[in-house]
Amino acid sequence: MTLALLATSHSPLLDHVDLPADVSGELTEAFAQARAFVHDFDPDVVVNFGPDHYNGFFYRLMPPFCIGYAAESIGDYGSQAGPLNVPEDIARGIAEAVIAEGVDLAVSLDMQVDHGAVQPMEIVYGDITAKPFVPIFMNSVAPPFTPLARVRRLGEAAGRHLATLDRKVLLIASGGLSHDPPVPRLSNATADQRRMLMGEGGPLTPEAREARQQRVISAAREFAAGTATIQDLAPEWDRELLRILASGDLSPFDAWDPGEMTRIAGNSSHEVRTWIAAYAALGAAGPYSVRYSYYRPIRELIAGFALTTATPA
Ligand SMILES: O=C(O)CCc1cccc(O)c1O
Ligand SMILES: [Fe+2]
Repeated sequence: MTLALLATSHSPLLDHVDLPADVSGELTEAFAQARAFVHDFDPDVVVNFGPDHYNGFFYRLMPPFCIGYAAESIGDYGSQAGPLNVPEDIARGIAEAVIAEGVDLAVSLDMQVDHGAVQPMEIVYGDITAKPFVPIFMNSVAPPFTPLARVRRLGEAAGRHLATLDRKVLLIASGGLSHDPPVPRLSNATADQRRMLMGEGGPLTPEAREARQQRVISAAREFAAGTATIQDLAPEWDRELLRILASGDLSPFDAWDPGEMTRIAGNSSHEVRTWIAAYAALGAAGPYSVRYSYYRPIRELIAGFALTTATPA
């Protein structure tokens, strides 16, 4: 019936670092805009494009895309834990439609999601179970990465299908933009990290979880202080991405090379795949307009931080 879109960066550091007053004021305003937009639209269902940071998807078996017919939030960084309210019929309908169009989408009947998937629901509703919620995982941290042309096709196929439903569907994208937080990488992992990346040994112990989170929090403090070794944010790249998304013609992304994305915008810049898929889904239902757009590179959050809303034109 109708689609609307909320795309936002996430950062677990939002609750774990101090922000300059002007930055925190801007974010309060951006989140208020998001809340007003979503409450005004009042969706029947949320279709959520989100990444994962080796909490639900591991190198034991790493799909490019996966949709959950049922899902649970693991609750990292103090995010809300527990089962999500997934409408299985809608999830299955999306999976069947996308696969029928030739985009291979894995399915999970027990998907585990982390802060990267649920933070927008927490910001907007303060409760990850507030609305029926279909999680679509987009691999954004574990190379090799599928081409962006394929991400766009997945979004289009999902959007074409969702536009035929007799429901108000809110598309959420969670991720990006340029950023390079210290997430372990297979290419330079220690033996212990390699086991973690493979998902061996089951869930992290509370101590290991705490150590992992503290490493990211320390990196953020050092990054803000100018002493971190992580890659800098790339505001020009971020602004170009937002410009293309707002233009309604996403075809320029087809020429973006994943290696170049990493080089310019950092190892986690691939989280923008969630934005490209969600905007492609909205665009598949007809022309759209961006209604609100916020951007600021925020080192304290290790994020080129953007938040946009969009509706059919
Ligand atoms: O703990 C992790 O694995 C990464 C945490 C993290 C930090 C900054 C921006 C992000 O998007 C993000 O996800
Ligand atoms: Fe992330």
